Formats: sequence, structure tokens, C-alpha cells
Amino acid sequence: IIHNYEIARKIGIPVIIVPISPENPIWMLTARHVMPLLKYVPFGNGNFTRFGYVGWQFDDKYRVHQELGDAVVFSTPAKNWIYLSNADTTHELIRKERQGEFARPVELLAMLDVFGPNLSTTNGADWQRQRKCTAASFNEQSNGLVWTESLRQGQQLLAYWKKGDKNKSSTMAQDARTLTLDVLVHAAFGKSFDFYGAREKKTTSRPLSYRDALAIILENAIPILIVGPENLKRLSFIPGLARLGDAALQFKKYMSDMFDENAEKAQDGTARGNLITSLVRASVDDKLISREEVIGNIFVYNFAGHDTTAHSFAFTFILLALNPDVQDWMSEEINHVINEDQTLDAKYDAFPRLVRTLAILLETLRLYDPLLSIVKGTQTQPGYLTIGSQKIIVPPDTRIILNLQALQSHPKYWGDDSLEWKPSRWIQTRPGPEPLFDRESIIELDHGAYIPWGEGNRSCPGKKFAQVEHVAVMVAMFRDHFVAPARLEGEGEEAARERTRSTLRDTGMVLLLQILHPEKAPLEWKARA
Ligand code: HEM
Repeated sequence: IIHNYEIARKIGIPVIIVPISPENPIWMLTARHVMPLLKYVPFGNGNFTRFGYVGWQFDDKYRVHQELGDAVVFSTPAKNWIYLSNADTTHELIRKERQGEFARPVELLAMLDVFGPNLSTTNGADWQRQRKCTAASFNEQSNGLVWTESLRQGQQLLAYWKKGDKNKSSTMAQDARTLTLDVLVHAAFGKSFDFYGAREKKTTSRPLSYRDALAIILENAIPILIVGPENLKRLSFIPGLARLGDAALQFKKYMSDMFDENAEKAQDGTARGNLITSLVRASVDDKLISREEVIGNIFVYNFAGHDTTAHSFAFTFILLALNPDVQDWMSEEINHVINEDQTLDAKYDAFPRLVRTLAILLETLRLYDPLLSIVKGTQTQPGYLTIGSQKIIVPPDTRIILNLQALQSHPKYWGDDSLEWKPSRWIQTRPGPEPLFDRESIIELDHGAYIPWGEGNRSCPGKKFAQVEHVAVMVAMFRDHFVAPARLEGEGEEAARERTRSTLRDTGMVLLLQILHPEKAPLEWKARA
């Protein structure tokens, strides 16, 4: 740490010493539990308890940068980590990433290779080839499929929640994960499953369907990524691991069988366009991608697209329940744009007109970004960055963290109400004789301090997918209904709201940012008058 501190001091930005590396896997898993205890020991206060755990950015917001400046370096025993909260520097870095500087430190994600090599864990020509093969199937045709499937799933989810005890949905976060999995499975494999909620979950029959195998894998991603599918089988004497090992092996087998099935279809020309068919075509016809890479990429697209969108739904539902005026504002737009008798008839071409509804997602991600930050870095060569009027040399082997939480909440970009969840900030209205809704659009930001999907080469290929899915589910659920905090036995309305607010405040980083105990805030769904 002394060596790293000496290097950090020479950069010329404030240095904070953090005595445990954020990359230490044991610390990553235990910090959240250990940290509250450290508050009671004399050395525990100060920087260590403030910055020493995964997800500190959510609690700190932009404050460290307001106190110390747009760039701050954390000196840790393993490496130096520069945290950045300056929009111009962020875009300079992204431009330079295109030219091969400041690449993603793929070794941090190596565990995502469990089912095969994939684009997330490579750089350079290998990444480019895999990105080209996979991202090609995320086009407007597949977004149309995401739209219809999300409407269908959203309606089934609403019906399920309305059937519950007094219309309450205490399994909201779990059910949102099921919905996002079903939409992904549809886009990836072209198969539709009916939504089934947490209460209806059967004890899994054997053999598992690939949707159920994938659900088990994604719900238990941490042990699977750490231990690896093959080792799970070996450790099957440990309670719980046998089921995981089984799901992981079955998933791999399903993917392999699907590869063969689609390879035949590709040859006789009957394949339809979805992720697996286009990957198999790229593999069999064009020899661009190996069988292992096809399976690895199918897993990683599902992994990357699952909890990011599911947690965003959980945040959005709770935020909307706490803000009935925002619900009315969104629902007015939905009812203006979607005026068919049946919500399911809504066509994908309505999507660009649902700007308030999209603003809800943009605003949720601004303050509840599932990743909190994006990590880049230098390797053997130094890098050069400009922070305001200062030019710095980033030493080799340094991590650079784009602090999205700070960037997206800093008053210098977002004003004095920057910490308020206010979707209307995203809407601009042009003058004219047309109805109000037809004159509204999403504002063009002039500061660039908003990159929840990243930017540049490595930006998220699922950005539009996530937007379409979110808007369609809002249409299905909020056109004719509204949601409110459910009251517990003997509880008044204000007490229920306060419990819901405190459940939302109890948010932290697990694999991603999430509400830690969503079951404490059941929601109630009612038809609009
Ligand atoms: C609200 C939802 C989502 C958010 C906030 C999000 C955010 C991100 C971010 C920040 C990155 C990394 C960018 C970088 O390193 O510069 C990323 C990468 C990625 N995302 Fe998403 N994502 C979301 C949904 C999705 C969905 C729905 C899918 C797939 C259907 C997906 C697939 C991927 C993949 C495969 C990568 C790796 C790309 C690469 O390495 O080239 N994401 N996402």
C-alpha cells in the first residue's frame, strides 16, 4: 500500500487510503455485514467505514467529489483506483477507449466465462468479432418481439398480483425477475412461456425446462460464478449445491442441443431471427464464432439483461407507489397514445410517442443505477486525461472508475433538486397547435452527465431492449390501474408510506444495486376509476 500511495501522490489529485482492496472477493461478500460493527471501534470511523465497502457510492452520492474534486484516487493494497465525476473527462476517456487506451479490465469479469468465452471478458479483435455476431440480432425486428412479449407478460403479472391477498404484491421483486427472464428467453430463443408468480412456483420437476434451469442459474449467480459449474457437481454433497450443479449442467446441455437443432434449421432455411439462430448461423455458415463462444454469449446476454432490468422495475414500482401524481402524469400519456380497446393490441410504433413513460425509466436509472459505476483502466502504459484545467498522467496498472452515481446526481449538472426523483425533468415541450402530448419529447442533455448504459464501443447492446421492455410493461400495468403502498394490519396510510420509503432507502449493492428487503413494502394494485 505504501508503494501504491507513493505512485498515487504523484498524480496530483487528492488521495484517500483504503486499507482493503475493493477487489478482494471475501471482503466483497462480507463487507456489508462487517462494516456496521467497525463503526464501534476507535479506528473504524472515517474513510474506511465511508469508502471501504462495495456500493459506498450509493450512500455517498456526489459528496466525495464535492468535498475533494472531480477526480479522487483511492490507494489500496492491490491497486490505485481513480474515481471520476466529470462529464467532459468521461467522454474524453470513452473517445480514447475507442483508440485502444483505457480498456475494460476484463480480468475483473473472468468468472463470467463459466459457460464459455464471451464478449464481456475479451478486448480487441476477439471482442469486435463477438460483438458483431451477437449485437446483430438486437435490431428493430427483435425490439418488436420484446414489445409484444413484455405487454403480454406485464398483463399476466398484473392479473397475478391482483389475484393476491387484497391485491397485494409482496413478492414484487421476485416476480419482476421472472418477467424479465421470460422476455429474455423469448428474444433469445423465440419461445413464449406463460408468467407464473412466486406463490405458484411448483417444486421443480425433472428434467428442468431450459427456462427453469436458467432461472435457477441466474438466481444463484454468485455461487455458480465463484465455484464454477463442474465443481458444483463435485461438491454436490453440500446441501443446495446439487440442485445448482444440476441446473448448470442441464442448461449447458440444452444450449448444446439447441445449437445442433438450429444448425439443421439454418441449413434448410427455416430458422427465424433471434439471438440463438443468428449466432448459430454466424457459427455454421460464416465460421465467425465457435460453439463454445455461442453458449458463453447466450449466457452472458441473459446474465447482463436479467437483473439490470428486473431491479429497475422494482425501484420503479416502489417510486411510482410513493408518487401518485407521477403515476397520473404517466397514465395520461399512455391513455392518449394507446387508445385501442385492448392493451395487447398496442403496436410497437407507439413506443417513440411514450416519452413520459420512458422518462420514468431514465429518471430511475439516474438515481438508482444498477451498476453504480463503470470500470476502465490502464495496463502497461500510462494514460493522459484532462480534468477541468488540470492535465493528469494516469500511471500504468491503475483502475479508473466512472462514478455514475456521482455524475448522475451532482447538482452542478442536475441542479439543486438533483437528488429528487422527478421524471418530468426529462421532458421538453415545443410550442404549436397540436395536443400537448404530441409536442413533448425527451430533452437533449447539454452536459453528457448521464451514461447508465455506458457510451462508445463497449456501451450496452441491450439499451433499446431495456427501454422497450420497460415502456411496454408500464403500458400493460398502468393504463387502467394504479399502485399504492399496501397497509399492514392496523396501519394508517401515512405509516404505510413511511415504511415503503424506508424500504426504498434500505438499498445496497449485492451483485447489482437492489432494494435489500422489498418484501417489507407490499404494494396494492387497483383499477382506475
Ligand atoms: C436497465 C438495463 C441495463 C443497464 C443499465 C445496462 C448497463 C450496461 C452497462 C453500463 C454496460 C457496460 C458498458 C461499458 O463497460 O462501457 C453494459 C454492457 C452490456 N450489457 Fe447492458 N444494461 C442493461 C440491460 C441490458 C440488456 C437487456 C441486455 C441484453 C439483452 C444487456 C446486455 C449487455 C451486454 C452483453 C454487455 C457487454 C457488452 C460488451 O462488453 O461489449 N444489457 N450494460
